[in-house]
Amino acid sequence: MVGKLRGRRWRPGGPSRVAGGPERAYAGWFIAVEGGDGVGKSTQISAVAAWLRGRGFEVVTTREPGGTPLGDEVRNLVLHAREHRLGARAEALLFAADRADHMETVVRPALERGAVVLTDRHVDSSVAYQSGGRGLAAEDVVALSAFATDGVRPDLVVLLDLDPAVARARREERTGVPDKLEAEAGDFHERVRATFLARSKQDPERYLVIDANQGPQILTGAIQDRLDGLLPLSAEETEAAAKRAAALAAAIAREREFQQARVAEEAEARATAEAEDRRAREEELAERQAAEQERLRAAAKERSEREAAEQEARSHAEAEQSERTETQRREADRREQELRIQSRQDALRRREAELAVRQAEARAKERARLAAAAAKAAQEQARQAPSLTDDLMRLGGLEPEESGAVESSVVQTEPEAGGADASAGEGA
Ligand SMILES: Nc1ncnc2c1ncn2[C@@H]1O[C@H](COP(=O)(O)OP(=O)(O)O)[C@@H](O)[C@H]1O
Ligand SMILES: Cc1cn([C@H]2C[C@H](O)[C@@H](COP(=O)(O)OP(=O)(O)O)O2)c(=O)[nH]c1=O
Repeated sequence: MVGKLRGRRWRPGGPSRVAGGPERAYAGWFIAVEGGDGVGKSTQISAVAAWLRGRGFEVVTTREPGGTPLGDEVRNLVLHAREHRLGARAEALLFAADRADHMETVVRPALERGAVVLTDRHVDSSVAYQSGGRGLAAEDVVALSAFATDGVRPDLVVLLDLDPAVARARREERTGVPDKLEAEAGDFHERVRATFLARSKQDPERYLVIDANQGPQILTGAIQDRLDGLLPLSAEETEAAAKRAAALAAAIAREREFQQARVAEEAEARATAEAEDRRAREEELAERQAAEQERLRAAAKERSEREAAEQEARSHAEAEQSERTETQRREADRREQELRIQSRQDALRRREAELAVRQAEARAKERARLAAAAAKAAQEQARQAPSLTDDLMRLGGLEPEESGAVESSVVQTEPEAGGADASAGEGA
């Protein structure tokens, strides 16, 4: 009934965060939240919309049916008009009519503006309810929806999957009268759920299927994670990121300047310290050299003094030695002189002794001569007269009575000469 729909490519959209992904047909992002009645779709839409707005995105939240005045009419007709029972096809057409009007007047303009459109239900609901629930051919429902959307498809379908019984319990807590579809029997909703899941498996890249039997914040977190990977930065985020990048670059530049200044300061401090160290070392070296020179000077002085003292001591010793030698020489001279004197005295004594001997010998000879002369005279006298003899004896110094003694003394001159020799020998 509906011919092959012409896919129309819109002008290229904004930046895509999917590297190498397909060219985008519009600037905005189209997110459909799907699932059975009461699974928590509107709760998540409002949480995610608040989060996206907080990030600076323009967010349009809408729903099918009912996002437009026509949608409200359709909604009323389809869900609440009890006076006329719609057939499945009419119901499908009405939902498609609502969708076409919704896309035309709300979704596409918003996508062209670059907004993020969050819609509560879209094509998958038609397939799940009109095909899965009512039994229409899925391809017919899909083709009808494609005609209504003019080829625009959600960038992401978030399917909140929940046991219909649990969803019904949640619904019953809500105020309001159940609509005609909510009022359908349990197996109807089981088929709807199964059809949703089957659809998600046909194109898993475009679906985020979440077990909706978890707390709302957990579900929101899961959706945020997926959108974080799908959506680019908002203009506000880009600007903030640019500001942060600029601030970071400025901080890096400041840090670099600071580091360069620090490096320069450190280099200067190092150079100063090195110069100081070098100067200290040079001073220490100079001090050591001065001390060494002083030590050498003191040592030289000490050596010189020691050598002078030694020289003096040597000179003194030499002088003493010389004095001793002189003394010894003088002593030797003195002894020699004494010896010479002694020798001369000895010689003198010997000469005296010899002289004495010779005098004694001379006297003895004289006495002997005199004695001999006396004897001769005596003999003469005797021959002439005794008186003459006595006179001769008196001439010889002898008393006449000693005539015998004269003879004896002449005889004893020899021993006297020997005694003189003996005393001369002792004097030598
Ligand atoms: N994750 C959740 N767990 C429990 N209750 C929830 C959860 N999300 C929503 N609800 C409640 O369930 C009911 C249906 O939620 P709603 O968001 O209106 O569902 P839907 O839009 O799918 O019909 C509301 O009373 C809501 O407070
Ligand atoms: C959009 C759409 C909705 N429906 C049904 C599903 C819902 O029961 C009803 C919309 O009711 P609604 O109150 O908006 O949904 P919910 O109960 O999840 O808050 O319309 C279809 O059958 N086909 C469609 O194409």
